[in-house]
Amino acid sequence: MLTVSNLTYLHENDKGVLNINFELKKGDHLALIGESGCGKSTLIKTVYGLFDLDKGSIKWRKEEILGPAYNLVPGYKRFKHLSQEFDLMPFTTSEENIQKFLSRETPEENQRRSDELIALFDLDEVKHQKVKTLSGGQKQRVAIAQALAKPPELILLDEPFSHIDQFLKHRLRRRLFKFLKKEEITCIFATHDADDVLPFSDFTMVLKDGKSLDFRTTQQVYSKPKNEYCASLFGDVNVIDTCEFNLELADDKVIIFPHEIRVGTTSKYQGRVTSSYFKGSHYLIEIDFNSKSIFATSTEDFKINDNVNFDFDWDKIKNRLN
Ligand SMILES: Nc1ncnc2c1ncn2[C@@H]1O[C@H](COP(=O)(O)OP(=O)(O)OP(=O)(O)O)[C@@H](O)[C@H]1O
Repeated sequence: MLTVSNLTYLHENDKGVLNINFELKKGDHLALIGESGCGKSTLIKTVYGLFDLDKGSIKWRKEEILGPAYNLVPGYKRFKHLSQEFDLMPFTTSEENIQKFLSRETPEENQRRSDELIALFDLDEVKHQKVKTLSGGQKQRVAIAQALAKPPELILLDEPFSHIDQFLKHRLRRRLFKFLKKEEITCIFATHDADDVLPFSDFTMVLKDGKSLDFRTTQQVYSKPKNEYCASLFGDVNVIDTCEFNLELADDKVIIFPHEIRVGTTSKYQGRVTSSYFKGSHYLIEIDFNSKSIFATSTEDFKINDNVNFDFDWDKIKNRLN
């Protein structure tokens, strides 16, 4: 349905996105991840039709998405773009902001849709409040609800939860992505948060310096990371030299997650604890081994300079890599 081919768009300073290719079907969710400035927002805006491409094409079904040179009002009509700036009407209420974009056949249907979105995003308490008086997180929720008032075929969300506190965020993102799946709305979202990516995206694209380093299913991108940069977007990782540990693997280096390292008294290798971070359900410990850092998870807390034994959990690692 969405076909992006060889898309290149560069800003005046020659930064932007280069040679991007991907396809999505109706209802697919794609997460865009990568370090700050890698091109996530530029890609989102370009797909929406806010920029004229330097090269390549974007097609929704068979229709070509064209930039401002071809459209009086930039932005493709069947898409919705939720920018980091929200674009709400400040002097009207939350409810009016949502209702302005409704397009149901009867006033009753419009009211039902508006009530559904207000409930979905926990906006009941502020529905009669003017937008200019809302907090950043409340504005962001109104903006998401507004974007869904008239269901778009594709929604482009640029860091949709950046202003929302952790407490609400978990609940809201579960509801949002469930709602998008139910309505079969295709979604592309940019995020810095691995917790947005893993449970809620079918596909993930890793961007660096405007280029796509990986575009596969989210499970594949996580399980078989192309390199340290791709893996580290999901958390701390170890790049292990296979020779140093006499590991019989085809590659010189292998990426191993901290939870794939077992810590215990009888384990094979010994190192020294240099840091221990409390993570709630476990500790993340940093081990000095031959002057290199190894990250491992442990249910037991360690003190700095404690000796610690560790080994690789080959069952887990092979299971992931196979
Ligand atoms: N309007 C613009 N004019 C010139 N350069 C721009 C413009 N917008 C973005 N850039 C540059 O293009 C590159 C990509 O920016 P972009 O905003 O797409 O990155 P991003 O991955 O969304 O970053 P972040 O995660 O910090 O939001 C950056 O180097 C940025 O400075």
